[in-house]
Amino acid sequence: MPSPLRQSFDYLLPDEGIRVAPGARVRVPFGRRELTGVVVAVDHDSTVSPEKLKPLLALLDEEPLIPPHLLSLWQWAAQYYQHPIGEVMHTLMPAGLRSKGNATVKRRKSDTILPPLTPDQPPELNQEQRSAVAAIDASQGKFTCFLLDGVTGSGKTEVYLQAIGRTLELKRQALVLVPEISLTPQTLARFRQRFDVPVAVMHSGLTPRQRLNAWLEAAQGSADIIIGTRSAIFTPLARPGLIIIDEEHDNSFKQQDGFRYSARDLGVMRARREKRPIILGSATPSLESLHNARSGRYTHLHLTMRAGQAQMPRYILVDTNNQRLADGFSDALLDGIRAHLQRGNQVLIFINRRGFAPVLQCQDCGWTAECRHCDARMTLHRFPPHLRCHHCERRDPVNQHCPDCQGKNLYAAGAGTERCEAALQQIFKETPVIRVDRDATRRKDELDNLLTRINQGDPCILVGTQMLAKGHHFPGVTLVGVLDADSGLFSADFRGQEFMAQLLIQVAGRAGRAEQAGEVMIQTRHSTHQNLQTLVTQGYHALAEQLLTERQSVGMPPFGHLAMIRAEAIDALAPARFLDQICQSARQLITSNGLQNTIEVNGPFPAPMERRANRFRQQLLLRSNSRSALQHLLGELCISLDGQNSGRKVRWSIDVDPQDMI
Ligand SMILES: Nc1ncnc2c1ncn2[C@@H]1O[C@H](COP(=O)(O)OP(=O)(O)OP(=O)(O)O)[C@@H](O)[C@H]1O
Ligand SMILES: [Zn+2]
Repeated sequence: MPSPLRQSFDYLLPDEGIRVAPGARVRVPFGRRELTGVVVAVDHDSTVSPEKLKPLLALLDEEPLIPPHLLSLWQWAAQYYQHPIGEVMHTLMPAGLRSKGNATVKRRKSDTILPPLTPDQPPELNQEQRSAVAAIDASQGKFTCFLLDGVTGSGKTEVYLQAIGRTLELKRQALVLVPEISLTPQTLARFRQRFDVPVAVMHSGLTPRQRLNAWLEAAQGSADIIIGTRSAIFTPLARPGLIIIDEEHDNSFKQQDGFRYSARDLGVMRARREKRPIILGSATPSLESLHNARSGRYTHLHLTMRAGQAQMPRYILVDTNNQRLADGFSDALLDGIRAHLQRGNQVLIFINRRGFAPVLQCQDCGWTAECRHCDARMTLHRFPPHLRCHHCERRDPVNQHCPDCQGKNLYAAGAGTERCEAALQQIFKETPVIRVDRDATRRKDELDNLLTRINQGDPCILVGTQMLAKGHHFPGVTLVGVLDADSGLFSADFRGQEFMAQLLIQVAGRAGRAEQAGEVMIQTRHSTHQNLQTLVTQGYHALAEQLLTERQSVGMPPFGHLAMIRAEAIDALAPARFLDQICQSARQLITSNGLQNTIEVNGPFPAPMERRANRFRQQLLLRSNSRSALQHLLGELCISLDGQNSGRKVRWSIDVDPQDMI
């Protein structure tokens, strides 16, 4: 039932003769209302006394709408992520099926199923690709989790395609998950060009009707390939065959609010239940997946060379200490850009900050423009001029003078994408500068238009955020410039170093993907930083090994397991008060279960950004080397959390296996 309670509800079958299958929808009385629910089990016993049980009103599906494997996955996920099962089902079910809607596909003009394109010719695989495909082929029809660990541009997609080819021959379906920002027509085209089969697409931008159609096409088997973002992992498949999670390290596979599941982890769980292979692919695998591969739980497949004639790029660290930078650019980087453009190539400048400048400051008294609702600075934007908070989206007009000292010397400090774009256009007047960030791609087709323009191949400079850094294949780009690697080096998050390394390698991986060799210039004030050195001289895996050793010594994931309880309220003191109570309950439960040496409780402490969107935020961190002990505790804790009355003023949530600690 769509209810926040962590339970299922019992109803009587209207008459003994009716067969009701788990996974079917039913109409039931609920309080004074009538609601749609999903049958999770049919049983002869109930803890509710017979005279209190109410009968079902109607059976909506003859056949289960949710196949048994998937239903049990949904239930498992609700329990593991400590989210009420009814809300989980409500979230996962297409809107059209949440009430009485019929489970039939209705076609409209803008449909989600895409007709095949003119087929392309598959390239001949290299030796490493061939053995990867052969290993996956040998596992068709049974569960194996493959970690396809292939350097950028090594042709992982080609391995996916050939593995899918075999799945289709076996008349089974393939489910492909990609990170949110990579679900572009370019990505889709690669799948549609290869196979003459219907492809269904699932992402958050669909209308409810499109979503329902895609869901049913997958469920009924009329789509052979389903490509989607995170939530597509819950789509029923009539003939499950293969699951692929591309860029498995990507953060967008973890839902960050509400039902906080990891689509990657559930993908592995699902493949196991359905007895089918799953491929996790990445050039920069998460430490979790590397650990699983090292310990033999996953089969490790390696692609160590770039596909075709392409070579790995060369790294150059540009130390910007004691250098004067012009709008963020060193002379060395500008010379590099000039040289690559002169050879007729394209250049990509990566800067992970939107807007014109991150700080508007008064030169006289040091005042800076801050958000009234967050512990954060306002970002200066130029087009049109305004100040914007990137945490709560608040907008203010740009101050003409300092509100503190009335001084007129306000200046923009630091650089964002808009400033880089303007500066580069000023210096390289003849060359188009193309900015790709969330502001430049607000309209649906804008990103696709920009990508198409870039791939026409004329010399140009791309300036972009991580939107440009991942997954794209830009054959014309030979130089990647990273404007500032330092913010990632000193993050408060325990995963900060891992994220920094993944992002740098991914963005670097856009250089030199065709015949011409690539270069990567990284500006930093810390060129001797040990992790940065390891990364550029020995590569991602060497750094990952070091980070794993560090994680092991402090019992952090993937060796220890975490759960974060977050609380926020308008009242500054309420969240800590609330979490103090939770902390006490947790300690009592730990003692009564004899888990004193198994589970640690840390906090409550303020979130790294304590105030956001006018709410104060605190967090409590639970850590254990035993996943099952932690699970057990969380289950019991939830019951007491549900009963806390200060919970009404305070919004709280549990995040199992949190990805970021912010
Ligand atoms: N065996 C091959 N021979 C020639 N070209 C190939 C081969 N395999 C793949 N390619 C080509 O190499 C390019 C890079 O491949 P692809 O995009 O699949 O790499 P990737 O490993 O997915 O990269 P990334 O992780 O950086 O996104 C593509 O243009 C692809 O068509
Ligand atoms: Zn704000």
